[in-house]
Amino acid sequence: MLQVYLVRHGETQWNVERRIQGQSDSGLTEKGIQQAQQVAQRVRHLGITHIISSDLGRTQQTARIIAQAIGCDYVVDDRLRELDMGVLEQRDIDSLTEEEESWRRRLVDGTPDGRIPQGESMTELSQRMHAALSACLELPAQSRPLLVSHGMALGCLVSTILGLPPYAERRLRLRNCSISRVDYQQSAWLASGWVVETAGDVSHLDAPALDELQR
Ligand SMILES: O=C(O)[C@@H](CO)OP(=O)(O)O
Repeated sequence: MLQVYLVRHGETQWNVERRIQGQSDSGLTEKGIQQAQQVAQRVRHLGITHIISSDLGRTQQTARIIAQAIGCDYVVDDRLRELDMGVLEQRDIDSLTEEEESWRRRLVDGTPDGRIPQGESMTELSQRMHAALSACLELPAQSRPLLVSHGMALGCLVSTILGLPPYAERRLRLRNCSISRVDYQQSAWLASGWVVETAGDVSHLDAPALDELQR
């Protein structure tokens, strides 16, 4: 049975400052670097064979720390990027005008094709995240991949595997450097396809990030 580990990147400067990143970027904080090292400690005996990271800087920084610690290369896949949040990227969450807040709400309340101007819809996010996950099925037998991605992107993936809409990601707390796991099983009796084994585990972290608690 293919087991795929899903890791959100470590805490970033903008996570702390409550600025919207999307496909814009900011670097890991000291705490974010430490979180990535703790993920590496946690997964070092799990037999990870491939690390596949979103191409954004914060995920690659996290992937590099894990890869170096467990002695495995990493590759990038731009389908694992965070949702494109269009014109609101780089903005302070608390500074949005009423109109801007209404764009954000349309994105997360299930409005069909809701998106921030110049941004991406949750359906589009879901489709590319599932395509990236499905690519793991093409890896050699006995592979055990670890994907490094983002809060909304991974939340959307896990939610839709559970049969929930993509915007149900808001009901999942996937903190920085949390580990989730999804397995691909074929069973006549149990569910066939992807199943969620764990979501948002932070038991390996000394200091879980506060950002999701503030959202
Ligand atoms: O883009 C962002 O600001 C957040 C949203 O959840 O995503 P992440 O920090 O996981 O990249």
